[in-house]
Amino acid sequence: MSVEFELAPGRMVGGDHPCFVVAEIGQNHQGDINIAKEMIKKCKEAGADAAKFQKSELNRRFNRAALARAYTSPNAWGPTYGEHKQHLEFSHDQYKELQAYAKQQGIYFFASAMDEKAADFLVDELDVPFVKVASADANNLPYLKHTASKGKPMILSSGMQSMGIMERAVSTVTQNMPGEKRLVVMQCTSTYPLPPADVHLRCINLFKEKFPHAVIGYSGHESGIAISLAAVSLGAKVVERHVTLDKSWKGSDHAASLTFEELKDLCDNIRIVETALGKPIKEPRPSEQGLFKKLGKSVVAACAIPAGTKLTIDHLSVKAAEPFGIPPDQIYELVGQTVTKAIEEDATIPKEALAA
Ligand SMILES: CC(=O)N[C@H](C=O)[C@@H](O)[C@H](O)[C@H](O)COP(=O)(O)O
Ligand SMILES: C=C(OP(=O)(O)O)C(=O)O
Repeated sequence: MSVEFELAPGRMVGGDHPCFVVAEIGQNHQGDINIAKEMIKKCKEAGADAAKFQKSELNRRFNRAALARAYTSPNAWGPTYGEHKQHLEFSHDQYKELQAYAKQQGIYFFASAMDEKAADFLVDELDVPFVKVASADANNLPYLKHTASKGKPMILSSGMQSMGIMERAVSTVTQNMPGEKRLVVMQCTSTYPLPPADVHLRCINLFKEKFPHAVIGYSGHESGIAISLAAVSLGAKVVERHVTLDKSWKGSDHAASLTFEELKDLCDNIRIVETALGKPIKEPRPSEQGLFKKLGKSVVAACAIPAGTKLTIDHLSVKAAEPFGIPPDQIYELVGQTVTKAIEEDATIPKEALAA
């Protein structure tokens, strides 16, 4: 049985538990708390398990020069990167309001902690059920130690990182997390939008092999839902996708996000794929019985067979027959047996016509 643990109160992940779907609102709320709330509501309606944000304490996350850097992108909300990021950053009180709103909507609420101070706020003040480590922090060893030591389950993303770095990140987290090691490792490529050739879903299998004590997931930045569904069929037990109210809005992530209709489609189809994965046991299924009776084949008489005939292979043929008879995989066992009554050419060989 693969690893499983309680990611959030009442919600197990891994093993045979349903894939945990994270709707990443991120900064697609445009800095407007009402848009953020509308998005949380829509995440719930679409069937996602959690609504996610990105929490930064900007002076901790960026140095002064990075904050002062001119940001001339059409996606900029201010002349410098710091002012741009400040516009998209909710205050602690706003976070509390959003958390309460999510609780009221009945959806888990969490955020990626973009720096140590953000992790302190999310865990120590908001008491989020688990913490997400964004790709840019997967090689940030002091941050990983600090965050893991809080003892919350963690989701660790892997964009922009090598396997060697991910091995270090996982061992840092597991060494510093007290108690049960509750860790999800996400395959991720940090390209927006992500071309299929850069997705590398096979890393899901690699992570399963290298991190047998972690649950493996997928954080996607591609267009559409096909690749995320394929990730689930390869064993991703947590899937995270950005969501937007409008792909054409200003902002770096909208174009690579799912609309809420697409999110619903993803959630619905994940459940279908999970059901379809079934068990690695090959046997006829009860639902196949009708077709099997209609088109499944039986042993019939290749010619008229008089009573007392000792059967050779030349007496026998295989057809879809009425009534249903002896399955053709048993045809060679009939050779050498004697029929106790005459059988017409083309008729099903009746079991009771064979001598014991
Ligand atoms: C790697 C990482 O953190 N990526 C995040 C999560 O996917 C993104 O949402 C970035 O915050 C976003 O693309 C940044 O855009 P800008 O620089 O315009 O604020
Ligand atoms: C950047 C993030 O996610 P990822 O690295 O998984 O794309 C995030 O969660 O803030």
